[in-house]
Amino acid sequence: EKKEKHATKKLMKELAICKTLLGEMELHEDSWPFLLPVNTKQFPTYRKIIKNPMDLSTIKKRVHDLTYKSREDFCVDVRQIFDNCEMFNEDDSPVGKAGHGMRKFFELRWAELTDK
Ligand SMILES: Cc1ncccc1N[C@@H](C)c1ccc2c(c1)OCCCO2
Repeated sequence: EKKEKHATKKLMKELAICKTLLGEMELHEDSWPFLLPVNTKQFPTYRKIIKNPMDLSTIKKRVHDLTYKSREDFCVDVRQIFDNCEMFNEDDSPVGKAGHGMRKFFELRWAELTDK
């Protein structure tokens, strides 16, 4: 049981990091394209091109539901948002630029929050 307690404590610390980062991303000025799932009526080709849609509200739900078993699982979903964005949007489009800006912000903060 002792090992289990350690794992749970470690996961709780990691989820706190995820919640902090999620909050910061939601407040970022470039987050607007990523707050909710892309609307398929607005973008009918989206689901054809993007196999794993992801957005910040979905990640928030997964953090809350304890779907993530490590901070790495969280990081995979965050990076999916930005990879999808690059796949679907031109780099110099407003959404493309927002995606690059958000990825930069995330990766810097992610590195800062990684215990040295
Ligand atoms: C991240 C992403 N990738 C591809 C397509 C859309 C999105 N995001 C959605 C939320 C969005 C972005 C820009 C939009 C938009 C909706 O409303 C229609 C009018 C034009 O402005």
